[in-house]
Amino acid sequence: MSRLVVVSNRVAVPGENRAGGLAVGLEAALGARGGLWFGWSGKVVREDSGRLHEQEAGDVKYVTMDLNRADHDAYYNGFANRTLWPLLHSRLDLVDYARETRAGYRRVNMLFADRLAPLLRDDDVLWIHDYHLIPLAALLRDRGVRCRIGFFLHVPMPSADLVSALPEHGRLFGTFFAYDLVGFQTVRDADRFRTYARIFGGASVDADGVVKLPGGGSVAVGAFPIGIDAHRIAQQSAAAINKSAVRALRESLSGRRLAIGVDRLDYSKGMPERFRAFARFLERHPAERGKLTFLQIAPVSRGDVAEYQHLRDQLEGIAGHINGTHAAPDWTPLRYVNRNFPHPTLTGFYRLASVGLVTPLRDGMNLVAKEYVAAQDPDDPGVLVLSMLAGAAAELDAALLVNPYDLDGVADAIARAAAMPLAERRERWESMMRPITGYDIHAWCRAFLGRLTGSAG
Ligand SMILES: O=P(O)(O)OC[C@H]1O[C@H](O[C@H]2O[C@H](CO)[C@@H](O)[C@H](O)[C@H]2O)[C@H](O)[C@@H](O)[C@@H]1O
Ligand SMILES: O=c1ccn([C@@H]2O[C@H](COP(=O)(O)OP(=O)(O)O)[C@@H](O)[C@H]2O)c(=O)[nH]1
Repeated sequence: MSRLVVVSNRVAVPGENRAGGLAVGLEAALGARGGLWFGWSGKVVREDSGRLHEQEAGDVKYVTMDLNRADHDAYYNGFANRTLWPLLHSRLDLVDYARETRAGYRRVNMLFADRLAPLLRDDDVLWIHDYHLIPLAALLRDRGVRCRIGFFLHVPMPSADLVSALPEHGRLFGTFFAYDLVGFQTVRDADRFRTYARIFGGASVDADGVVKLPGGGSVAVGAFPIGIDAHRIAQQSAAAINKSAVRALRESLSGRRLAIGVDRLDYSKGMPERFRAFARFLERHPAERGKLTFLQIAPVSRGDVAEYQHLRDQLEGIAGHINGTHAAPDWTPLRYVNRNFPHPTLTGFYRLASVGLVTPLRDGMNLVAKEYVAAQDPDDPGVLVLSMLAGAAAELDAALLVNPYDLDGVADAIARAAAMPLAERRERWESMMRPITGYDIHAWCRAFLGRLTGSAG
């Protein structure tokens, strides 16, 4: 079997515990197969960017690269997270059009290519991840790299019209055509990419959905919805009930039911709208006051970026207002916690919650939705309230699907979830578990790599 080389900005180096679905997913996939994982070290240094660090754990070798402040600001805080992230999440109002950050993004991608190329062999299979590294295959090809190269976009692919709002979009999005395979979270994302390739790349699309480029050459395109390690999460959540943090949470509820939200503090996750929808639930269903406590876990993310700082301020204001308005001397309706929790603890929290609230305004997949379901007690499962604008909604259509902008709709879904009879809860849970266990993180990895290498997978 060829060596697998995975490249992503975020690397889950052993011992690191940081929220984010990409790292969680790749950790499970690489851990099972072994290989090399290359990416940013997570360190911002004073000296020049580019110093490499190596370590090994099990069959995985980690090679990570430091970035200095200027590069990190332009590439990660700048073009990746202030230009591409809002663009790809359909937030044109938040897109930063600065040219300097674009140059920094290209500079860092070139540095990735310079450092990675000498480590590669012709028979490697190279799998590059996410919007931070779109041009990397083209830059590696310039450096003589000949192995198969695939790319997976973890975030949504917006419509061609939306992409065209990015100045010189063709220079960046045209570099997708250097890959052998480009994968997306949903069929609709893949179709939007094909449409972009036809309109702006002059490409045609054959009956198998392969993009045929005008100058010859082709790019295979497919939908590969990322999964979770469902079996592990089910085991962890059953065991987590004995963890002190989980026991403490259960005792603190004094017999009340729990609704839970778990998200990086990111404007794509729809937390202000979710908080308001919870308040609307208390107003529209007054008999429910005091019976359901909402715990929102929201670890700070991309805290150097102004839009994320603004969101944090905004959420503190809304949370304070909701508790000021609705709390009773013996009940706080909303608990808002800016802390990152290790996975085993989170799975115990999920299992305690009768309602899982996953209401992003736009999300590539949303692994929390799948984790919440996998962590439930099969004999007494909770109910997932899920945004129809999350990639996960394509598979989890037995959730209570909501429009996250429709506060009354979300409020009523919370009420329905909290009151749902056991038989319906079980039926919905079993239906959601079928895709979650049938197409888990290992199947995702096999499906993508099977297509990339032309094997059955
Ligand atoms: O690396 P960070 O800047 O700290 O951000 C964390 C990750 O956020 C995004 O995750 C996406 O990937 C998930 C797994 O496929 C998916 O479920 C979710 O919908 C996406 O938002 C980002 O795309 C990653 O690159 C980041 O590492
Ligand atoms: O305190 C936390 C909060 C979140 N997560 C994990 O971070 C990932 C978030 O992935 P998701 O796809 O939902 O969204 P992303 O953050 O990647 O946009 C999930 O595996 C969560 O369990 C975590 O480990 N600790």
